[in-house]
Amino acid sequence: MEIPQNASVPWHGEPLQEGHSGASLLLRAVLALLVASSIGQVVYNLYLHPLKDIPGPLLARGSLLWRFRYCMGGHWHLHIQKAHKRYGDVIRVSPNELSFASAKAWKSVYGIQKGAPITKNEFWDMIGLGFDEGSIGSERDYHLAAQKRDLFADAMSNRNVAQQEPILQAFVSLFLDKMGNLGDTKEGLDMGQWFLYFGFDVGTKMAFGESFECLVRESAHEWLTLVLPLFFFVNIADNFRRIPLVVPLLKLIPMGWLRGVRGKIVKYSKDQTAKRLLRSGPQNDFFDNCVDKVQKGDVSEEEMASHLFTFSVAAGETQATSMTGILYNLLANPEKRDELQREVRGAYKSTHDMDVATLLKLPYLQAVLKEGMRIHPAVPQGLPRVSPGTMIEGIYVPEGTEVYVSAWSTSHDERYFHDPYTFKPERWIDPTCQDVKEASQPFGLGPRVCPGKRLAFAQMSMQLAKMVYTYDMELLDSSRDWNYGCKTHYFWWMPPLNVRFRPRANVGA
Ligand code: HEM
Repeated sequence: MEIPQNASVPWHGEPLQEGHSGASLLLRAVLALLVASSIGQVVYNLYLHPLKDIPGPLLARGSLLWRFRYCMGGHWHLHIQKAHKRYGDVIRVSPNELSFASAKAWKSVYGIQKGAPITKNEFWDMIGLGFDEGSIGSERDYHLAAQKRDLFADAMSNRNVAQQEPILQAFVSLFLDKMGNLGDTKEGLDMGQWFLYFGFDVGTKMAFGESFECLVRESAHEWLTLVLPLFFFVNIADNFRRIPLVVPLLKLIPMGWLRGVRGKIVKYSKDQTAKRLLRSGPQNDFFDNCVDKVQKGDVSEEEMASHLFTFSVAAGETQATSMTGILYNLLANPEKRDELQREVRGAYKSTHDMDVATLLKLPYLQAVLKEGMRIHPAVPQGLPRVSPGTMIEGIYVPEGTEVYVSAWSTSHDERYFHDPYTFKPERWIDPTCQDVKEASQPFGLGPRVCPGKRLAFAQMSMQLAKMVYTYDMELLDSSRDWNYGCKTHYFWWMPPLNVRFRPRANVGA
């Protein structure tokens, strides 16, 4: 068909072209404005910003691009470490964000401050998953956080850790049975998974009295499949929250999957809260005191659900990833494994003789745990805080600046640890060793230090000692390069760690 010369073709006619050019003029104007303001922002960040004199990669000082480029690849901790090596102990990671990498900075950033405190920042709202009340982990207000920690002080005490020992013993026995029954094969067992099962089973049982039962079912509880991937999105959101214009836009994007996951997690936490509230009287779990306060009306149910969510994550994940890193390093260094075997097998006649009190006194066992967590800290990037406008490490850090210590950088720094990439438990017990041990802080430090630290040492000591006592463990070839495959998106994303378990020939129990 022939189109007449002056017919109006919708995509080619005069009237539409006029409209199009009007719109395109507007678009161009908006684009020009955006470009001009971005350039203006970059110039400001580089030459006028209060942090302009702090070194760092050019892209990081001027924009968010350095952060965006490297943060999502899984090796963020290594990029930050490299930048520290090049630019020094304090670097600008993005225009309004400082990373510190000296041993002393741990106290300066996280310790008790004289003036206005350095508190948790907005990042922790995401970790709190949008409950209406902040939890022991997500509360940002300094004084409220202290009150919320007090609710669980008794549960986290030495006395309560000792009271929970029978629960721990029962779960370790079940775990060992599984290793024995399933682990003596060519493929062995993926210990990253099994430590997660153990960590979450024992964590949930101790926290609110109901175990996930992953060990019994030999598979993950739905919670794990929902919560752990969520932290990948937290990592993405942590980038985008820095662009004020994008935040309201993001809320418009229909993210059904994400909302569904969040909804399920919140519902689970609330259901467990309701169930736990029905069990009144001492239950010997973390929530005895909190339940009492809810019943007296001092604490809301929403707050209790928010605590319950935090404990469900905090008590399992960090413990599991720490144990995976510890076991890898131990088995990749057979002479260290043998040394630990000698200590543990020499100290007890049977696994039934082992208790937390004596295990905590075995020097080599404790050194193995500390060295494993130095090389493979559960949270390798910084634990973010916000400056109230204060001096940190001799620098005035303006109010609103994000600050943290990069854990990986300090615990792998040659100035603090000789041979930092070598697994040497001896450095923790040798009185002549000059290493600066305070540079490794896998549990954090100060008022927000991990309250589960004692419990974590108790659990890891019992679990590792009984494994070493009962089995001859072998790292399978497929897992030799495990270290290089580990990535971080706030928490670790680890490749399989396949280990074969053979019963020790002359086991005594
Ligand atoms: C090896 C095991 C563990 C490691 C490496 C670890 C590490 C950490 C780290 C690095 C923090 C953040 C501290 C901060 O922001 O300054 C933390 C917080 C926390 N951990 Fe642990 N943790 C472990 C086990 C546990 C256990 C077993 C529990 C529960 C009993 C627990 C409960 C918590 C809670 C509730 C918080 C939040 C504290 C607050 O914000 O005030 N953790 N942990």
